[in-house]
Amino acid sequence: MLDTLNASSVLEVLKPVQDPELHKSLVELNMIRNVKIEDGNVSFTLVLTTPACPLRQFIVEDCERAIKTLPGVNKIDVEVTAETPSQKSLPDRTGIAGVKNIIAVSSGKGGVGKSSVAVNVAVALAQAGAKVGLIDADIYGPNAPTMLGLEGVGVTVRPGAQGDIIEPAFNHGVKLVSMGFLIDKDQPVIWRGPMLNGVIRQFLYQVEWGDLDYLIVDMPPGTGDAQLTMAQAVPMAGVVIVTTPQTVALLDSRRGLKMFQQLGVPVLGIVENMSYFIPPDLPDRRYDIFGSAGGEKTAQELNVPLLGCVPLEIPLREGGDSGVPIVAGDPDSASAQALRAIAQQIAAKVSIAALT
Ligand SMILES: Nc1ncnc2c1ncn2[C@@H]1O[C@H](COP(=O)(O)OP(=O)(O)OP(=O)(O)O)[C@@H](O)[C@H]1O
Repeated sequence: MLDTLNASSVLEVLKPVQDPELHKSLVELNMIRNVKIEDGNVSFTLVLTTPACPLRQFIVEDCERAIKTLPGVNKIDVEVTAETPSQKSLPDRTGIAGVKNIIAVSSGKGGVGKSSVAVNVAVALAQAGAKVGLIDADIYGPNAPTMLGLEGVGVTVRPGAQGDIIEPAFNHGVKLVSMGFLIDKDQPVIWRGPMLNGVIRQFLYQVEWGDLDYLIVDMPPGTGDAQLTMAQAVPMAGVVIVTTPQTVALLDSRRGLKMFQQLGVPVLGIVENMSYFIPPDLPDRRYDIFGSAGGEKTAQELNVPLLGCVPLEIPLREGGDSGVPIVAGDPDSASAQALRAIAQQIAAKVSIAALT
């Protein structure tokens, strides 16, 4: 049978080709579809489990290599698409209709770059072709609107059958709602806390999110009420913990991580931000401003993956201030590359968890 070129021989030679992360046959996972043969030209659709698949090229090449073992192959055309699976549902928590995966970004301590990571991961996933929403639930520093170029834009609220419906703001491919749209900047922080639980629920269930592959939630720092509300209200695909290599930040992030583990929220991994600094005018120098390898050590100790390390770079801060996230404004910079790879890691881990 393998000495002729037809749709079934193509499927047959593709059977041993595995998804490198799920360790299962692409054919058995129904990731190979629409196989067509015309005058020795083989075409098919490869349906990945996330548009941000880090191993996309690798999988395509594996398929091409397998198909070339058949006789009479002239050309191979692979159309790559993706269908992101939905996270597993939990009996005691209500998901959001149309939203496949909710991912929290958290940190034990403020100022470690949690919002910068959340915003850039959201934009990187959107750039890869995913449908992405972002909830900025950080009452103390709701800076996602500024970082996404949406400061002063606000949201539209209209009456719906079951209360008000918020239409999210949109920029860089990401739908956004933020505490910053609702609170007065001069309002003392102490008054914001009590609003928080109600607002988080509103942001989850009363926003016109539409269909989303990923809803990223930029959490307030620490391990307070907001984290509890979130973790208990919705089923979460997982949480990403942002830290710096510094010991204090590490201790705090450990506490945060334990809390999520106790609440049954999978910890997808740790992002080490501000890992090192390479002066633009002295590219051979590297300064470990906040110490080194802290994220790696914590990840090992706590037995969770290190998703990546983001260097300190001036354009990352400037991009945040000017509303053009670094993955959009300077995609080739070291920090943008690290953030894109982190987004891919997150997407891959979420898909694996949904499918296994
Ligand atoms: N890798 C980096 N390189 C340069 N600047 C960075 C980096 N990460 C974050 N920053 C800057 O540090 C500041 C704090 O970052 P960010 O607001 O993302 O932190 P946060 O943890 O969300 O803080 P908060 O707790 O106040 O919400 C911002 O001005 C941001 O632009």
